[in-house]
Amino acid sequence: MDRIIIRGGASLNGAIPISGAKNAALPLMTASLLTAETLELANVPRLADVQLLLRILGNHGVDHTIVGRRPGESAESGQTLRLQASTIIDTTAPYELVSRMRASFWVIAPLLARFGEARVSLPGGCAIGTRPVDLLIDALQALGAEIEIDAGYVVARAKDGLRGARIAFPKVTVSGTHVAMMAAALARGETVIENAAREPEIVDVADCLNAMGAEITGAGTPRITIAGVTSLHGARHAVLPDRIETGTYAMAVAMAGGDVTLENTRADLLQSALDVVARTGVEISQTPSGIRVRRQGGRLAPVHVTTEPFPGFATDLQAQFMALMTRADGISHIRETIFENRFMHVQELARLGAKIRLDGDLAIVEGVPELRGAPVMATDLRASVSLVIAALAAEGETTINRVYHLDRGFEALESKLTRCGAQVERVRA
Ligand SMILES: CC(=O)N[C@H]1[C@@H](OP(=O)(O)OP(=O)(O)OC[C@H]2O[C@@H](n3ccc(=O)[nH]c3=O)[C@H](O)[C@@H]2O)O[C@H](CO)[C@@H](O)[C@@H]1O
Ligand SMILES: C=C(OP(=O)(O)O)C(=O)O
Repeated sequence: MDRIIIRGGASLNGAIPISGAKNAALPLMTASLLTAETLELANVPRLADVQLLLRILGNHGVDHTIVGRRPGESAESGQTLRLQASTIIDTTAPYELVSRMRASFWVIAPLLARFGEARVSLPGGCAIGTRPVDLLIDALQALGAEIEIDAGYVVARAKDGLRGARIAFPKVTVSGTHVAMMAAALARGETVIENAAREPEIVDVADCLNAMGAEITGAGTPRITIAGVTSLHGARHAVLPDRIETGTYAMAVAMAGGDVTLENTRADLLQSALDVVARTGVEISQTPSGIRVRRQGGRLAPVHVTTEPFPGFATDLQAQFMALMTRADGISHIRETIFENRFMHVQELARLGAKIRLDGDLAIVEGVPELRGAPVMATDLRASVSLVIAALAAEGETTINRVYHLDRGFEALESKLTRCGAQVERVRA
């Protein structure tokens, strides 16, 4: 297994291009199952999760081509995928593939909506909690699907098609909202989703579905209305910038110090996180080419945060912010309200000298003046990158093992950081 070795201490200076959002690219790719025509997606990040979803879609019979790099495009500028689901050979999504990634479960919605049946293994994904799919099943049942669980598979049928319904989620769920929106796009009649997730990735998927002929209004608000249509057509859509990658690099610069412009991204996608980083004493400003993050010495101020659904502080940035707070001048409280087991990075950060105490969903971080490099182990995607952030400011060398987690969600991490002056090296197994 590959390892990443980081020599801490260098500040970061220059520019980092931000990739397309993993968490939009994945549901957008599953939306290709909703039409027999070609869906062309631009700005798709080169990630292990994207490759895995291509395999899952291929298993259903979806053809894909990767459009060659255009003149002037760098290896970091994302790829364009053409997906065509004209002939579906299998509506089963097998355990071997789906168990490796949460979002792959979402193929259940387009398969059911277009073909009236789907058999999809219960999902996997980052080990950050139990991550049930009960609300997704409830939503599909509300739309008229018959569902049974058989040997670890969710078997869904709607032989006469789905019909519009009112779906009121008891808690905000990104997966539930994606699934309900995709299924309702091809249902008969109107669907109203109440307490919908408002994440930018939901808006991106709704925009793409509308470009394909769907009639969706209200995405980005807690109430989404979908007037079902009988079929969807091909479209071209560019994946929105990755707000989690943006926030991660903002925190990396805050940790290491320096002056970096994050390019091809938008502050409005992560305003609450940028506000929190600014409160630590880091300068954040918008420039014509992106978001400039600047820190010139001095200790960071401690800031308390609580993770919340969008537009609140994202759970996917919690580990990275905790890494940052390990070097703050005082105590910060970090409360995780979305996932019940998303503190796996705590024990690894402790190996670098961090002082963190856990009390239920609360992490109490006592900032220390210095971290020291050590061997550590990546446990999930965002936990892994929190170790990268800590290592950038640690004395000496940190070796991060199990970096396949990082490859799920961070495109060209080593080259983006080394170009800005960090000493990061991948040792291939
Ligand atoms: C691929 C992708 O986009 N993943 C993101 C998505 O995950 P994901 O879509 O899985 O997260 P959800 O928003 O659905 O989950 C939120 C909460 O609802 C619970 N829940 C969810 C569904 C369900 O049927 N029952 C249930 O109880 C979950 O366990 C969790 O506690 O949103 C999360 C919250 O912003 C992010 O951390 C993930 O990076
Ligand atoms: C938790 C994440 O991914 P997934 O939902 O695919 O496990 C993530 O992107 O941080």
